[in-house]
Amino acid sequence: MWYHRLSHLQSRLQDLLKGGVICQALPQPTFKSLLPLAVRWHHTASKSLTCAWQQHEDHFELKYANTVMRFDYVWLRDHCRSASCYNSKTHQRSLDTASVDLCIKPKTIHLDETTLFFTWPDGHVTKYDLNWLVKNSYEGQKQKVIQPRILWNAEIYQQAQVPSVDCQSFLETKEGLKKFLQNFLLYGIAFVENVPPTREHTEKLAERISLIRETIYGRMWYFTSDFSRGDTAYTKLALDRHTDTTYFQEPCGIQVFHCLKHEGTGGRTLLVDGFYAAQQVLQKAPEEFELLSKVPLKHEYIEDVGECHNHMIGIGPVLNIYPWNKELYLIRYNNYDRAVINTVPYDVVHRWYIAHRTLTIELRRPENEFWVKLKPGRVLFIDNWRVLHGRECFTGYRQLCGCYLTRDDVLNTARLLGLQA
Ligand SMILES: C[N+](C)(C)CCCC[C@H](N)C(=O)O
Ligand SMILES: O=C(O)CCC(=O)C(=O)O
Ligand SMILES: [Fe+2]
Repeated sequence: MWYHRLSHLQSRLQDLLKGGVICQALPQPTFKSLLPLAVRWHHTASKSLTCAWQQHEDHFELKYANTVMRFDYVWLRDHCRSASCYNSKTHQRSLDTASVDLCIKPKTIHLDETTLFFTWPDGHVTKYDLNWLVKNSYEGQKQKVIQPRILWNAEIYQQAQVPSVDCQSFLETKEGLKKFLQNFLLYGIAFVENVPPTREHTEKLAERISLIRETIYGRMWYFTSDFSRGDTAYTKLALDRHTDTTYFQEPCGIQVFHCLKHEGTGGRTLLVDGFYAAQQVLQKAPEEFELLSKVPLKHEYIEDVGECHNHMIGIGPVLNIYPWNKELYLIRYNNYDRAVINTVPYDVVHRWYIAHRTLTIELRRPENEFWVKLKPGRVLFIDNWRVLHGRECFTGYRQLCGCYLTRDDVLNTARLLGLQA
């Protein structure tokens, strides 16, 4: 009985997935093809800018600018930019999408120069500029990356001779800030030079590009190897490459490091481009890359030291990719903080360990390691969603200050300066 009900539910679900909402079929799709627009609309336009469109029973097909696009009719109604549907001042939708008939189809479609007009059954007219459609279609978007990057190993990074930005130019000029952000977005790391070695100045730099993300470690943190917290960062031990705060549901976007003092030996910082390593895995073993992007993992931080009592858990795969273009946007890699794996059965676990090993081998290749000694006055910004950091063990007194930044707000600043982010 129970089984019967379950399979009944499953078949209902399958019906829904197939398109359980039954729409009335149009007798025949109407096909209209137009003469090359190039003649009419731009003498500089190439001959390839011809437009052809076809009204299918359940979607609209458009060929324009070498792109074949397919649009759902509800989508076309939903994205209407008319004054009653869209507030162009605030860029917000006024239309209640739930009021759109899921079986909606345009009554008429026509093209005038570069604008398509859809007249809906209730008489409402939606206008679309052809270039807007190309830019905003799935097919157009799929060919684009959300964020352009230059993946690097030590040699690539050093050869690129990425310039550091001077503190004053960073704080006081748009050009300095833009140059810094451009490099930061491309490489996932960037330096600011000649910064007075104080907590306050480090904070000022951070606030120039983002909002400081206050965490269980505080707003600005300031640490020595004093064992004040229940984490190996607060010791003199070496730390293998990792990303931070993997045990947050959303790991911190950016990490800022400023070494204010070091009287002793060792303590160099290790940087590894996690996306470069992941790219190698994708090329060598695509099915392992896929597994690393699918298996959800827990990371955990349990602390019970002095006044500090914390228990954080973050869940997500090692590699996080956008499903529509497979672009990698976040790597969550910290073998110290990885918690018990209990989200997948044993056979998947074994395949996951193999994939994790492949990635680890790439991350550990000496040619992928970029080592720097942090010095007072030189502030390092690390994209904690992409670049792994580690440190060599050290002796003596070492003071490190810094903070985390919210990633959204760094990208916000970058976009306002005209950068693609
Ligand atoms: C000291 N500081 C606040 C920078 C980081 C401490 C966090 C260390 C932790 N194991 C992690 O990787 O998230
Ligand atoms: O001490 C260092 O250089 C970095 C330690 C570390 O990994 C961290 O604070 O996140
Ligand atoms: Fe760390």
